This record gives sequence, structure tokens and C-alpha cells, in this order.
Amino acid sequence: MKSIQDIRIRFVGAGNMAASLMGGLINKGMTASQMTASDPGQNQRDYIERQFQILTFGDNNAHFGMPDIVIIAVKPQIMKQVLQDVASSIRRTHPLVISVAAGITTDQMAQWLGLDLPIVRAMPNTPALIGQGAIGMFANQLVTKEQLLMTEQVMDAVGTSIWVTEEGNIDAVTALSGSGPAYFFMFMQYLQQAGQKLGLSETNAALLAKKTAIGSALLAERSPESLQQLKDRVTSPNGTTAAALESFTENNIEQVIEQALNAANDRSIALSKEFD
Ligand SMILES: NC(=O)C1=CN([C@@H]2O[C@H](COP(=O)(O)OP(=O)(O)OC[C@H]3O[C@@H](n4cnc5c(N)ncnc54)[C@H](O)[C@@H]3O)[C@@H](O)[C@H]2O)C=CC1
Ligand SMILES: O=C(O)[C@@H]1CCC=N1
Repeated sequence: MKSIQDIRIRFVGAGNMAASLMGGLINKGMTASQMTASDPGQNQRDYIERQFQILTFGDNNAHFGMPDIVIIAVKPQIMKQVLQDVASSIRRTHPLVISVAAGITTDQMAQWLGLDLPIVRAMPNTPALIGQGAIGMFANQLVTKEQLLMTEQVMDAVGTSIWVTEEGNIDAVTALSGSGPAYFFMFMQYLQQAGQKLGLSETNAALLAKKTAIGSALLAERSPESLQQLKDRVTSPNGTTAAALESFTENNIEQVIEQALNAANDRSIALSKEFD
């Protein structure tokens, strides 16, 4: 199997997600010379060259080389156009293609590339920017064992990854962890606002909201206890937490969250149809 020092990667699209992967891979011991990237945005290319010393090109086919992996990190709206643009380079070099785009299926990608080839759909999230991503991955039938391991090495550079065996599950991953950071940011934002309304300063309310989220997440990760048990530990009989949790329950928080995840899941499914 190729070690991380031997893998060659081409990024197509060098925005936020690509940059977080580049940073994570360099932290894991890859060198800039193992990677190249293409992106039409001059500012973005300048940033990538300055930050990581990775060679970048405005043309998706320029200096394509013989990459082991091509990571497609563009918006779903332009996937078809971008894959058709790089199809000739990919058909010539036959790499593993990894897409991080929401919604777009492996069959669609193969069709737009005009070739059945190994494709992985990976769904990261923005905490990948600080090496704390949660990533779900699906591989089509043509991905070899070695390519599965290479994919894990790449994704584990920016967080914790899991495989799903049904492609449809990637829509659920997108709804839970792909979009998930936004839910937690929103929750923290509302905690802060409510704390301010109760008289705390903006600075104090923001600090307490963020630190409570971080502390709870770390405790949930490190404790052997279940989420239910951890919740029960906070909740004194007839105390303050019980009062708040009863209010959440009366307002159907469980259904509110379920409906939100269903909406994201449905949108992920709809995206593939929209851009077919
Ligand atoms: N932002 C998020 O939280 C997550 C995003 N994703 C997926 O990652 C993908 C990329 O998202 P971001 O990095 O956040 O977006 P971004 O906007 O930061 O990056 C996209 C990059 O694609 C470049 N681009 C535009 N046209 C191009 C072309 N013809 N050829 C090559 N590059 C081109 C843009 O200049 C930009 O730098 C999307 O498909 C999104 O669904 C997946 C998980 C989470
Ligand atoms: O909102 C979106 O469509 C993308 C995919 C997951 C997170 N951001």
C-alpha cells in the first residue's frame, strides 16, 4: 500500500474544503510537491500558494501529471461542467476520484466523466478546517482495497471518518454532520442571545455559550456514559435544568430536529436531480 509520503493528489477546486484537506495532509507529513490544484480564482490560487506552497493552475487540465487521487471540491451547481472539463485528463490517467460535493451521485459523476472508474463520495464538515471534521464516505464497486485505505489516510488527516455501504446514506450524513456545524452554531447563538436578555453582557454570554458547547462535546466524547446518562447528571429533580428541558419538550424539540434533518436529507436528494 502507498504511504502518505507517496500519494500524489490533484485538487480540482481549491476553496475552503480543499484548503482544509491540504492543511491537514501537510500536518500529517505530506509535502507540497505531492499536490497540485486548479481553481479559476486568482485570489484563491495566491492564497493556496502562499499558505501551502502548492502549485496551482487556472486551467483544470494544466500540469495534471499522474495523480493517484483527484479530489473534486467545487459546488454541486458546477460539478457537471467541471467534470466534463477534466474528463480527458481523468480518462487518460485513471486515478481514484473523490468528490466532496453534496448531492451529486457516483453514477452521475461516472456519466459526466464518460467512464466507469473508482469514485468515492466523501462528506466532510467545516471543523475539518481545524482537523476536527466528521466525515462520511461511500465507495463505488470499482474502488480497490488499496484505494479505500488511501481515502481513509486522506480524510483522517482532517478528522474522523466512517464508511457507509449504501450511497443513499450519504444524504443522511450530509443532513447530520455535513450541515450539522450550522445547527450547533445556531444553538450557541440563541443561547448567547437568551443569556443577554437575562442580563449578561454580550462578551460573557458568548464566552459561556461557546465554552459550554465545547465542554459538553468533550465530555460526551471522553465519558463512557451515554448521552442520556450525561444529561441526567445535569438534571436535579425539580431543579433548573428540569425546568428548561420541560420547556424544550413542550415545544416539541425532538420533532423540530427530526424535521430539520429530513429537510436537509430531502434537499441533498433533490440536488442530484436538479443538476442532472
Ligand atoms: N462548506 C461546507 O460546510 C461543506 C461543503 N461541502 C462541499 O464542498 C464543496 C466545496 O465547498 P466549499 O469548499 O465550501 O466551497 P468554496 O466556494 O470555498 O470552494 C469552491 C471552489 O471552487 C472553485 N471553482 C469555481 N469554478 C471552478 C471550476 N470551473 N473549476 C475548478 N474550480 C472552480 C471556486 O473558485 C472556489 O475556490 C461543495 O460541493 C460543498 O457541497 C461538503 C461538506 C461541507
Ligand atoms: O449546505 C450545503 O449544501 C453544504 C453541504 C453540507 C454543508 N454545506
